[in-house]
Amino acid sequence: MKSVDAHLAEILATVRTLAPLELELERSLGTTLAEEVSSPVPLPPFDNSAMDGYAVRAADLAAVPVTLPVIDDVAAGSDELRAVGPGHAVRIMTGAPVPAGADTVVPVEWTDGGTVTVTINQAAPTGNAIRRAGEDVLAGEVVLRPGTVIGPAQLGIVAGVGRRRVWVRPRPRVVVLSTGAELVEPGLPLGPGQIWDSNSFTLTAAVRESGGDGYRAATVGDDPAKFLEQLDAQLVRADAIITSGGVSMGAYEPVKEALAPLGTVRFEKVAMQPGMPQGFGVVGEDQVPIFALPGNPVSSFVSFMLFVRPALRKMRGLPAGAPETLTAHVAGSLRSPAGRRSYLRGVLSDDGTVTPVRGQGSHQLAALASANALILVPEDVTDVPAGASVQVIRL
Ligand SMILES: Nc1nc2c(c(=O)[nH]1)N[C@H]1C(S)=C(S)[C@@H](COP(=O)(O)OP(=O)(O)OC[C@H]3O[C@@H](n4cnc5c(N)ncnc54)[C@H](O)[C@@H]3O)O[C@H]1N2
Ligand code: MOO
Repeated sequence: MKSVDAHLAEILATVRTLAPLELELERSLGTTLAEEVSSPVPLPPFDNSAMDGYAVRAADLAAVPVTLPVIDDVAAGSDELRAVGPGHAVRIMTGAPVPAGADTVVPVEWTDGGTVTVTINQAAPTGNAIRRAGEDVLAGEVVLRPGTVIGPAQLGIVAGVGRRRVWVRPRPRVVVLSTGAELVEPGLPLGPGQIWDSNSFTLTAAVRESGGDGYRAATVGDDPAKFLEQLDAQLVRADAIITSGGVSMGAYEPVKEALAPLGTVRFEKVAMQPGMPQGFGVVGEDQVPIFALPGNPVSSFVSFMLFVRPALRKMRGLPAGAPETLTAHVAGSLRSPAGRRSYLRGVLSDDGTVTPVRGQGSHQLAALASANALILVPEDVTDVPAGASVQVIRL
């Protein structure tokens, strides 16, 4: 059987990093920066007040209280400024430019708040409450480097340096396609032998959480021709495709039956539990990667975490590899099939213990939903005693 590591290595060698494109700022959240962003001007662009108060000369505050005439009023955005001469005060608001001549700002709380004259009760040292030009960013300084993921604050600084559009690697568009004649759309009544489709919801959400844009395509039954039709229709808008179901050894395996003859998608057994049957390859003119995941709900989710998530990172232009693990102590004993790496579901506590959840079957989605970690049991280990040290992946 193929090892988990070999399967991931093949996937990462096949998927390509998406080409950069220029996007409106509003559409750039969650994308990866593909250029160096620098500021054309210093930030702040001019010396300005950090507080509401009075701009004065510090030398005039040698003996307080002192009363000074208020010769002007400047708000943020003011552009016609009167210089502050000796013995003068200008009422100033937060963010307003500091007028020439003034070298300190006295907060309004230290004064009587006058508008014709002001009595200042407490002296402020030179430079008090003044934010200097370039204190945040110098003119020409790089504020973001390529490879940075654009979150709210990063989007903010791009706007803050005056940019409206930005070169980024986009969020991968991933179409999720469930197969199975037994599947019914949640919200509709179940007939005999039917179950509600959960995988397409889990996988679409997992794509979003992994920095992609997930699209749920309509479920297809067990007909390989219908599956190919649906796949064809979806390919135009996809950077990657995920399917669930139809990859094992049964009589009706539409994904395997449709894709195996193409010769570009391989169906194999990977030495893991859950998630043993896996399909991966490329389809269509553009060689779009396709992940044919097993239908069991826990199997498809675990497969996503181990194989699709790292692939999405590579597509986004981020460092990609096996999920990070941390060491924990297992609260109960565990069993694992020989020759397969197990990913058992557990609850990881703050004290570093991980408790296996009840219900470790590949179909037990409720048990998965109660877990926050996967517990790894290596291929050559079949029994793990309670208290043993294990590697876990946070979910
Ligand atoms: N003779 C063998 N049988 C099976 C093998 C094997 O090696 N030999 N492997 C088993 C393993 S392991 C897995 S995993 C599954 C994989 O099966 P498929 O990928 O072909 O998936 P299906 O048969 O379509 O479904 C399996 C299971 O999952 C349920 N399912 C499917 N899609 C959804 C969905 N969208 N939402 C919720 N549940 C779904 C489906 O009803 C089945 O119960 O094969 C084993 N068999
Ligand atoms: O490998 Mo299957 O994924 O056990 O249910």
